[in-house]
Amino acid sequence: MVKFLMHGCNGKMGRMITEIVKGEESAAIAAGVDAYTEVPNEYPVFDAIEKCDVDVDVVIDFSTAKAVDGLLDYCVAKKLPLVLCTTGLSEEQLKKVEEASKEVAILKSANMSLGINLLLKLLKDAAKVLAPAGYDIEIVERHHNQKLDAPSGTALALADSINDELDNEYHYVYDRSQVRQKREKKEIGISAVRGGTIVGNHEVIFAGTDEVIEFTHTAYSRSVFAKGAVEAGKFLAGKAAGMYDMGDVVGL
Ligand SMILES: NC(=O)C1=CN([C@@H]2O[C@H](COP(=O)(O)OP(=O)(O)OC[C@H]3O[C@@H](n4cnc5c(N)ncnc54)[C@H](O)[C@@H]3O)[C@@H](O)[C@H]2O)C=CC1
Ligand SMILES: O=C(O)C1=N[C@H](C(=O)O)C[C@H](O)C1
Repeated sequence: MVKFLMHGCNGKMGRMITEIVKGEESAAIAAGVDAYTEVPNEYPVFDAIEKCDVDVDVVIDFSTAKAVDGLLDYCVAKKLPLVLCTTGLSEEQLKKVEEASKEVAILKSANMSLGINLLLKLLKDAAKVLAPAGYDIEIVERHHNQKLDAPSGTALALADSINDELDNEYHYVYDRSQVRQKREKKEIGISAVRGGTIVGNHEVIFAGTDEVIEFTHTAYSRSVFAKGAVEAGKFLAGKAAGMYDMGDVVGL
């Protein structure tokens, strides 16, 4: 039985994971951490990670970027593997994640769904053919009106996957309103839409002359992320220090 610490347990994702783990025979949530503790929980919940003294095997995190520094310190101190799903981390925090991965196993993924992780691979083939043929690349993401970060971590991961394939020669453009000039060839435009309860929608557009190819992924429920996170948690238990991704879990 793999014992999880659910960091951000009372948020939208934390609550979804709590439900999904109830149907698991090989995993359980042994404790939670959340800044908001005014709701009943079926496991002990602490309002700060430093206060958690429950013995666990893996930490699953869906919280907020502000909480990630303390989380990394805790995982390193306790030698705990970490499934890091919070998005919107600063450059400094991303460096801290790399440093921490020298001490403990860290699986960092902006999107735990199978579909997006497959798309990260498919886009490399598309980019290899379409970018040299002059196709412009644009990404549009849509999320609910409670989301704090923009663009989404997934949009950035999709852009990075394409750019890696193109020798990192492309730069990202987030806002066209401040300059009056045509788009450059080697840019990836990234646009964010926020509204209602949209769970997550990502479109990658390759626009050529008289031809457009679009790849679209739509999450209709947070369960696709939650199921991926639980599988990732089971996978990471007992793993050696280092950086892992969802490709390692789903065999891509
Ligand atoms: N990698 C993936 O597949 C996905 C990643 N996310 C990311 O996960 C994060 C959380 O998403 P949601 O659950 O939708 O947000 P949410 O706002 O519903 O939940 C976040 C929870 O973290 C708690 N929190 C705040 N400060 C804390 C602290 N210092 N320590 C512990 N908990 C604290 C909040 O009280 C809240 O309950 C976001 O960054 C989001 O972008 C969301 C969905 C999928
Ligand atoms: O905040 C969300 O809701 C989501 N965040 C992730 C991101 O920023 O990419 C993943 C998913 O799209 C939902």
